[in-house]
Amino acid sequence: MASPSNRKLTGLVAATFTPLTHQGEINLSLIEPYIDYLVENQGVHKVFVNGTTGEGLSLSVDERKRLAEEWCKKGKSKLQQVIVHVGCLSLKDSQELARHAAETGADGIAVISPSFFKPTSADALRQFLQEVAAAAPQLPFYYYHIPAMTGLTLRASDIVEGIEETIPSFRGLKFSSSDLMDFGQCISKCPSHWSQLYGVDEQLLGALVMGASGAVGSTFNYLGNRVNSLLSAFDEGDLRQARTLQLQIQDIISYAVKQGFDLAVNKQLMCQVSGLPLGPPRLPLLPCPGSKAQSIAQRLQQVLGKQKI
Ligand SMILES: CC(=O)N[C@H](C=O)[C@@H](O)[C@H](O)[C@H](O)CO
Ligand SMILES: CC(=O)C(=O)O
Repeated sequence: MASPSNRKLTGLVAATFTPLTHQGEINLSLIEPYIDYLVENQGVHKVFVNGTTGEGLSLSVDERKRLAEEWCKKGKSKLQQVIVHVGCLSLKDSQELARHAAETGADGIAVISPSFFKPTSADALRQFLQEVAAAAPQLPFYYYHIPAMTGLTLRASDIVEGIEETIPSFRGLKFSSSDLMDFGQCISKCPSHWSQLYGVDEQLLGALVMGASGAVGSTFNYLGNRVNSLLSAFDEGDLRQARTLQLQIQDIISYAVKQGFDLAVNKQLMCQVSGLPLGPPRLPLLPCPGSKAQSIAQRLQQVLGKQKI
């Protein structure tokens, strides 16, 4: 991983799952094979760790540090960028994780809004983000907007407005909401050197049309190649092909949603497709029955056809 400051984060970024043992402990021994799988089988070279998909908010600060260290260490020669999510309910914990990410050699940090005591104004959230960013001022800083999980009613475009005045390391946002008008407003209000990363995989194409510079998502763990093809088709101006690929992805996700698609199902699906024993999710999430993930994996195979997934 080269000097992070001047490398804009673009393209495909997989939000990784956290490998756990059946006893519920983090399983660091799987990180390296996981990286190999992403690079060799999915064409994924950038990761976003300890986020929603990684159950970051369900992990202890110590576990998050050990995971960040392992991803950075094993990814050093194999991945292009490792972004570490350091958002917590406690500002102090977030600052500790931000400092640790800098020491560990992460390529950037991202922060979600606290969601128990929620900020009541864009300014309150900006102040929180500023204090976290100040703990690792040399690292590119991304705001992670995911209102369905945080319960936040603030608009991302209001949050990022003028944010570089107080956070000089601010480099963009990861936007996980279907509100494309708010996303469009982020793009029109933000400098072009910022990354506008979209996080609703089922409608990525809409966000690309709006001006997204990349995507961070959970499904890229097993749909990486297909989404890379979508990004290339879009870049080449082949909208028909980009749409065909997006509709395939929608078919798979909507089938999964009908089966009750949650993090547990998603993680089990990844185990099934990759063969990596990533283990169960952590409580309060309950493990998903293998049969459910198997039926989604079959649908995925059908839709993707014989092409390598
Ligand atoms: C709530 C959640 O985990 N969102 C992910 C990223 O933000 C997405 O990658 C979704 O998992 C994906 O779009 C499937 O709905
Ligand atoms: C999708 C994403 O960014 C996450 O799981 O955190």
